[in-house]
Amino acid sequence: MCGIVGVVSGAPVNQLIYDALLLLQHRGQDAAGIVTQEERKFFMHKAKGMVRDVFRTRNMRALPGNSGLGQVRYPTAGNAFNEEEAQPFYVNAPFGIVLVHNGNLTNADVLRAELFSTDHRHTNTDSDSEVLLNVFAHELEHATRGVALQPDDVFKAVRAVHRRVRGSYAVIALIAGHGLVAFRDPYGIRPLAMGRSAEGAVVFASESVAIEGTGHEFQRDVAPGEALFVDLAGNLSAQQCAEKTQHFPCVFEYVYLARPDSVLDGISVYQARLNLGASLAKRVVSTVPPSDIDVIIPIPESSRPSATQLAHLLGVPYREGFVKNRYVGRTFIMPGQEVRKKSVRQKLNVIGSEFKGRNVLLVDDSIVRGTTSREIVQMAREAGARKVYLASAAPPVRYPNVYGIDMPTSDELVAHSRTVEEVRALIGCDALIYQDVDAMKKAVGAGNPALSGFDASCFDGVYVTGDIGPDDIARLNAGRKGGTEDEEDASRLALPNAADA
Ligand SMILES: O=P(O)(O)OC[C@H]1O[C@H](OP(=O)(O)OP(=O)(O)O)[C@H](O)[C@@H]1O
Ligand SMILES: NC(=O)CC[C@H](N)C(=O)O
Ligand SMILES: [Mg+2]
Repeated sequence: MCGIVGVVSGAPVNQLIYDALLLLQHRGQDAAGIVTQEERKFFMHKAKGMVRDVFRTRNMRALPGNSGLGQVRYPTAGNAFNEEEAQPFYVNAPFGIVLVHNGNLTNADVLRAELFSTDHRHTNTDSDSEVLLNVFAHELEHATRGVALQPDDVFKAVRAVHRRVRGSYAVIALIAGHGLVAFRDPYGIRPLAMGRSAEGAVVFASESVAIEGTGHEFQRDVAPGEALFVDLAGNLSAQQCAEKTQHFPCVFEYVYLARPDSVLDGISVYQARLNLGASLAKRVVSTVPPSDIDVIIPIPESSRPSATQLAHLLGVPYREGFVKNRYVGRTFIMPGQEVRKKSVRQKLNVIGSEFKGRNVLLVDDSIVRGTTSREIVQMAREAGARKVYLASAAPPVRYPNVYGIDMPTSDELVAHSRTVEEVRALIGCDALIYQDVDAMKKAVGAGNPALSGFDASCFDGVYVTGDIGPDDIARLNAGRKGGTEDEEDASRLALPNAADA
């Protein structure tokens, strides 16, 4: 998941896009970029780093114009360390197009070869988003064939994109001198919503928090397969561009990725996390009697809503036992296992008095590689806890993700091929309680019964696009150049087999 934003306004948009990217920073910490358009000319600045570091005053001054795009990147394809893969991407024909993408294409290799051999287009990075832009550009060229661009041509191009591209994609593109198009894959895996300001500006963003937090009114989500085109005067047209759609948003957005103050596809992220806490409460009482728990402590930040609800329903005091250093980013979305591991200790510190001589139930939203939980359980013991129980508001993460979350291999997942008891022993806690998959889907889905279901592939191994097998997963992983090889080796060494535990 990355964070994307796009806007067409009657006033300069550079500050607005910057503010929206700050509100989406939790979706990508590796690189950031903004492009604006003035008199058919694009102005772009992008670099590795967090939003505040990438954009200095001089960069902001060099982004004039009333329409533009922005992106914060969390790499899931190509090379995490390559600045060239920061977004937006640009092509000069037809018209001049810039594009931002959240998601992950599963047939980028095939498309890259087709682009070269059949479409005669050059891509210069390993990014799947550059491939997506070139497919869209090729199809738009084909749809317009030298005549003035109409919204219908844009929709025709998006229809062709749906036919050629596989995987997950929420996209916003700006076509020079014409307008902005936003579209979502036919399964609606990654989120995308639209809002408006009182002055008539139209904004699209990954999460509602970036729409409302920049002074716009949330209007609606972009439907799966749908494309919306806004011309530079702010006129909007919309069309369903996919032959068949089903709505399977990524359940991990609600578990961890999105901000709790966002509403995605009609579901409040905060409410979903409260519901997950309520359903986790049932699992906890069947494993550990509440009378044996002195205190419930969340692992900051994302587990807080679930932990408060769990404590409330169990009638056990909820206390803050870990203080988060607010200047360290989210560890899960950092590239490379060594840096993630070090960051947990840098990021969280214990309040010793909350642990000393107590039986504590620690709550996290999810346990993925086990980096956080292994450190945290140890820290709780070092602080004098008598018993350390651990509950996860999500089920065991057992399968790789191919739709825009950086979990490319099963080996790195602590729960892959391990029983709950084996994971417990590895993490070193006295009891380990997981949510179950159906309960998770029910808890999150309660907010919108109209959905077809969820992409919960990392929990249940079901890939909603129906075209992903073990060979595809191996191929996609081979194409990743995420951390350094040393970091990857270190991550394997840090995770002994169950037999060694
Ligand atoms: O098992 P792991 O591989 O460690 O991954 C899971 C952990 O990573 C995330 O926290 P993160 O620090 O990224 O963000 P947060 O502050 O939003 O909780 C998540 O909330 C879990 O705590
Ligand atoms: N997390 C994402 O959405 C990543 C977008 C794109 N696949 C990239 O790696 O840049
Ligand atoms: Mg966390």
